[in-house]
Amino acid sequence: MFGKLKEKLLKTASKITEKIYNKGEAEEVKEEKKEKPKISLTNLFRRESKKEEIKKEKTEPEIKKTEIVKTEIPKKVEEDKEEVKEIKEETEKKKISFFDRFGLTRAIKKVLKKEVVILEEDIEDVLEELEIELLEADVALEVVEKLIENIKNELVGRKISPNDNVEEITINAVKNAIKNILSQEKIDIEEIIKKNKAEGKPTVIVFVGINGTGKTTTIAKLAYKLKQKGYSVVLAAGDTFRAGAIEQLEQHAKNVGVKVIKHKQGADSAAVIYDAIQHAKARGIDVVLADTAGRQATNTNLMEEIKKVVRVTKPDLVIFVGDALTGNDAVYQAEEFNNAVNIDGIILTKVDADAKGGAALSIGYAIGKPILYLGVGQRYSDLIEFDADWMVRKLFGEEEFEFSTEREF
Ligand SMILES: Nc1nc2c(ncn2[C@@H]2O[C@H](COP(=O)(O)OP(=O)(O)OP(=O)(O)O)[C@@H](O)[C@H]2O)c(=O)[nH]1
Repeated sequence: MFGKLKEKLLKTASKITEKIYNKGEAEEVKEEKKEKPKISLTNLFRRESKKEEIKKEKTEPEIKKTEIVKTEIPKKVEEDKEEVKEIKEETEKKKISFFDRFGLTRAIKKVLKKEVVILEEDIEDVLEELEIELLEADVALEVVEKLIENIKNELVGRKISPNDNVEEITINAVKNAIKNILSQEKIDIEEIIKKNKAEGKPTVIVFVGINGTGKTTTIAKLAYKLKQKGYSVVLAAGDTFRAGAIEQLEQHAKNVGVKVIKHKQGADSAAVIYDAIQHAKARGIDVVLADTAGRQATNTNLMEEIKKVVRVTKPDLVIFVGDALTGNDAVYQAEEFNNAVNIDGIILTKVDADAKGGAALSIGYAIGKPILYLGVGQRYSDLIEFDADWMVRKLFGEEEFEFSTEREF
C-alpha cells in the first residue's frame, strides 16, 4: 500500500538531509556502544524503490484494473508480509525506536560543523524532482503545489545548529506537509446515527460513483461494520439500471445478514430508496444504505436521476465511492459528482492494490471533503476508517498494515 509514494517522500527527506549536511560541512562522529542499525533512511527508500521495480516487472503488461485486484494482490501481500515481518523482527531484536529504524541514531552519525540557515535555493532542485515524481504518481497538480509550498514553509529560513537532529527535522517537515494536505474536517457517521436515532429517525446514506468502483461491495462492508457496532441496517437496491445489480446486492445482504428493499430492474431509483426509508421508519431501523447505478458524469440522464434521488430522499450523507487505482480520474469523478449532488465524504476502494497513493493523497484536499473509509481487500471486514495521522504513520513506515488474501466475495 502506497509503496511508491512512501519511497518518494523518504527519498526527498533523505536528499534534503544531505543538502543540509553538505552546507553545514557535517563530519562523521562515532557514537559509542551503538551498533549501526540495518535500516537507515537512505536504505529504506532504496529498498522501497527496489520493491516497486520488482512489482512493476511482475505487474506488466498492464492488466484491466479489476483483474489487477484479483490476480496481483496475493503476490503483493506476500511481499508486504515479508517486509512487515522483517521490520517487526528487527524492531523486536534491537528494541529500536522509529527514529532508530531510519538511522537517526547510528553508530556513526553526522554532525554539522557550523550552523545552517536553509534557503529556498538549497532545496529547490530536490523539491522540483519531487514535484515531477508526484505528478507521475497521479497526485493532483494543486495538491503537489500545496505540498511543495508546505515543505518550503516548514524548512526555508530555518536555523539548524550542530546540536540538532537533521534527519528528524527533515522527516518531520515532510510529515507535517503531508498531514496538512490530508486533514479535512471529519464526519462522525456514528454520531449522526445516534443523533437521528434519538430523534426516532433512520440515517440515510446514498452512495454514488461510476461503474465498477466497488460501490456495492463497500455498502455491504459498511453494513457489516455498522451491524457489528450494534446498529440495525437495511439496504436499498437503488441501482435499478444495471442487469444483475439487485441480485448482487441481495447476495451481499444475505452474507452480512441484512434486509434489502428492492423493486424491479428499470424501476425509479428514488422510489426504491424512498420505500426503504419508510420501511426503516416503520420498523425502527437505524440506517438505510442506498446503492445507486454507476454512472459517468457525461451520462446526462443518469446524472439527472441521481439529482432526483438526492432531492426526493434527502439523505443525511451522500458518499462518493472512488477506485484508488484510477488515480487522478477518481479525483475528477469526485469533482463531477460534487458539482452535481454535493457529496459529503469519500470512500476509496482497492487501496490494498494501490502503490501510487495519488488518489488517497489528493482527493480530500482537491474536493475539500473528507475521506471516510478505505477499502483494503475482498472481505467484509476490509473497510478501515481513514484518519490523517494513521495515513502519515503508514507513509513513514511507523506502522505497517497486513492485508488479507482471503476473498469473501
Ligand atoms: N482488492 C479490492 N477489491 C475490491 C475492493 N472493493 C471492491 N473490490 C472489487 O471491485 C470489483 C467491483 O466491485 P462492485 O462492488 O461490484 O462495484 P460497483 O461499483 O458496485 O459496480 P457497479 O454496480 O457497476 O457500479 C469487485 O470485484 C470487488 O470485489 C477493495 O477494497 N479491494
